[in-house]
Amino acid sequence: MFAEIRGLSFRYKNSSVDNVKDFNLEMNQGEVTCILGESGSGKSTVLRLLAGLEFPLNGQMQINGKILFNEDKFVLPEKRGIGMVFQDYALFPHMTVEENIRFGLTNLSKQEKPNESVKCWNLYNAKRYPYELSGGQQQRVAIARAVAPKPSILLLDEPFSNLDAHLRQSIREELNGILKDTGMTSIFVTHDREDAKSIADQVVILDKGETIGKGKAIII
Ligand SMILES: Nc1ncnc2c1ncn2[C@@H]1O[C@H](COP(=O)(O)OP(=O)(O)OP(=O)(O)O)[C@@H](O)[C@H]1O
Repeated sequence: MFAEIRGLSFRYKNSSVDNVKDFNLEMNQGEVTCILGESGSGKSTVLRLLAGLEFPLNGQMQINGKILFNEDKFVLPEKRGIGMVFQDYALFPHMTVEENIRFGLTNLSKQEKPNESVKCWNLYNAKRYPYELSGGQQQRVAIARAVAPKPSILLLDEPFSNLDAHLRQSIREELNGILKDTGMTSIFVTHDREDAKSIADQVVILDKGETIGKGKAIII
């Protein structure tokens, strides 16, 4: 199995209940997993835990044989080789498109080449600043920045939620193409069943931190 999460649980400091309970997931390489759930179900918290932005109560995770956390080990976020895309694009406002994308490449060794598939997206916007771009263009840049350094896993937290329905559909298709072309293993968080239907190979449904369903068939 390419990536595996076992028995992951977590509670925020001021919470009286566990916000993530016994979360388990197995992923094959290149597979797109969608975590689906209502607001407050714990979707973003799961991503934060995988990225290393929170410290789990219990559980373990490995990607491609490398342990990211278990009872004895906790790899720091910047050492995990995980890419993230957020709903608010999170581009550096003082950097051009090109500089934003290059920033993501600083961890690549000199011999490694960035993911070619993102190049064509952004060439005509390379010298522009985020404030000169539409929301959809900004989100394309954010995806390109996350994909370019070839992360072992790409995490996407509601990446379309700030886009209107038409744009949502076209960027969904573009993202789908990029994920398939690059063979990137990814976890995608959404509250929208249509996102899950059109992109996911497998679906996990969360409710109050608990997994209440698994498998793509449950949403079709
Ligand atoms: N910093 C925090 N401190 C305490 N509780 C938190 C914190 N962040 C989130 N929570 C709580 O943890 C639970 C899960 O929140 P989370 O943001 O992971 O849900 P979500 O499914 O991603 O929601 P949304 O779709 O609205 O982003 C919620 O009950 C939330 O109130």
